[in-house]
Amino acid sequence: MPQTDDELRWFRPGGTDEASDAATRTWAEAVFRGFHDKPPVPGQVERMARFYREDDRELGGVYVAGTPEGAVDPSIPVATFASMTNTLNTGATLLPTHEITAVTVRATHRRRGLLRRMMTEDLRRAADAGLAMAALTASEATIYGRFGFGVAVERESLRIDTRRGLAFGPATGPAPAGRTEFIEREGIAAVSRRVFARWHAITPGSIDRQASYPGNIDGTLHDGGMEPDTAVRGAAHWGEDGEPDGYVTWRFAGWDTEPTTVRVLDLVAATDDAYRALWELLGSLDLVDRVTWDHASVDEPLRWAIADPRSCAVTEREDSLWLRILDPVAALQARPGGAPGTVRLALTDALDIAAGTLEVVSEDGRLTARRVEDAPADVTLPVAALSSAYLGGISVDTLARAGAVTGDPEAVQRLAGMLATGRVPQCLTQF
Ligand SMILES: CC(=O)SCCNC(=O)CCNC(=O)[C@H](O)C(C)(C)COP(=O)(O)OP(=O)(O)OC[C@H]1O[C@@H](n2cnc3c(N)ncnc32)[C@H](O)[C@@H]1OP(=O)(O)O
Repeated sequence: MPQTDDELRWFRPGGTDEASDAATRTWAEAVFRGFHDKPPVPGQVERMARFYREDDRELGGVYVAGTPEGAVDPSIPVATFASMTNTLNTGATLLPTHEITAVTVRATHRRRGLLRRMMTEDLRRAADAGLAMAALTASEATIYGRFGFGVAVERESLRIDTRRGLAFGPATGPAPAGRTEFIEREGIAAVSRRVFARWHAITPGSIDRQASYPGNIDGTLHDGGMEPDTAVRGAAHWGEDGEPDGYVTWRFAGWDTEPTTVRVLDLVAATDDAYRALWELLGSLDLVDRVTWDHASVDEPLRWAIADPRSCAVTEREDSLWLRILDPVAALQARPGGAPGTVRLALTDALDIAAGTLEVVSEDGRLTARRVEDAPADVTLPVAALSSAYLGGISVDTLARAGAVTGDPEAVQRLAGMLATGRVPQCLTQF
C-alpha cells in the first residue's frame, strides 16, 4: 500500500509558451520515463504544455518524500495521470466525456495502489462535476475493467495487397465524384481539422481530437523530438461543392521493406465518394505492393468495394475505445434507442459511482431512463458491460453468452434490441 507521506496533487499545466513551470516540467519528465521515451529536448515540454493548455487538461502526480541522496529528484512524481473533456459521438448527440490519459507509475512504486488511488479520486471528481461518461485508450487490456471500463469500440489492422492495383468491384457503381490531389505536408493540419470535424459529427464512437493531433498525423510530432518527419505524405479529396471531405496521410516504409509498403497514418473520409477516391489513390501508388492501416473499422466498407476481398487481410483486431458510464441516466438518455421496449436493469459498480436499479424505455428511437428504488430487476449487469454495450458495437446478447450479463433470457434479448444501433461505431482518435 502507498506510504502515508505519498502526496497526490492535481494541477493545471502552468508557465508560458516560452517557459513551462517547474511542476509541469517535472510531471512531463515522469511521463517520458513512464513510456520509455528519451528525455525531452529543449522546447519540447513547452510545446506539449501549450497543447495541454489548449485542451484544458488537468494533471495529477504522486510525490514521495524521503528518497535517498543520489536517487531521482523527488520533485519528479512517481506516478502521473491526466484528464481533459472532449465530445463523444453517441449516435444521437456529442456528449461531453471525461478522457483519461498519461497514466504511469514508476516501476519501483508499482502494485502499491497508486493507479487505484488516482483513478478512484479522478472518476469520483468527474462524476461530481456532472460528466456522464469517462473514456480512455489502453496500453494493456487487463488494467481498466476493474475500474468499470468496458471496450466499446474495436479496430482492425488491415494489410492490403496492391501489387496489381486495387480493382473496384462491379457493385460499387459510378466513379466517385469530386477530385483527389496530393497536398503538402504543411497543409495537412488545416485540412485534417476541417475534415475530421465533419466526420466526427456523423460517426458514432468518434471522440474529438486533442490539440496536438494534426501534429501526430502530419509528421510534426514524430518521435517526440522537435524535428518533423518530412517523409510523411498526404492527399485530400474535394467534393463537388469544392469543400475538402476526406484526406489520407502515409509514410513509405523504405526500400528495405519487402514487399514495398506504404503505412497509412490517418484516413478520414466524411463522404462515401471521398472514401472510395482515397482508396483508389492508395491502390494506384506506383512501386507500392502493400498498404497497411491500423485503425480500420471492424466493419470497413473497403472489403465490399474491391473486386478481390481476399487481397484485404485482417492482421490484428484490438480494443480501440474504452468507456465508463458515470451517470447512467444521463448517459443512456444521450444515445439513440433501438427496438421499442422496457427493461429494469440492476447496475453494479465496484466503485459505487453508477450503481442502482434503472427502468429503461426505448420508444420512437429515443431512450429514457429513471432510477427506481427497491424494484426487482429483469437484468443484472456490471457498469463495464453496460459501457461496452453503450454504443451498440458490442451486443448485450453476446455479453450474456460470455457470462457478463445475467437475467431473464427474454429480457436480455429485449435489452439487446433496445441498445442495437444501425452503424458499427468507429474511433479514429488515440489519446
Ligand atoms: C489510459 C493510459 O494512459 S494507458 C497507459 C497505461 N500506462 C502504462 O502502461 C505504463 C506502464 N505501466 C504502469 O505505469 C503501471 O504498471 C500501471 C499504471 C499500469 C499500473 O499502476 P499500479 O500503481 O501498479 O497499479 P495499482 O497498484 O493501483 O493496481 C490496481 C489494480 O490493477 C492491477 N493492475 C495494475 N496493472 C496491471 C496490469 N498491467 N495488468 C493487470 N493488472 C494490473 C493490480 O493488480 C491491482 O489489482 P487489484 O486492485 O484488483 O488488486
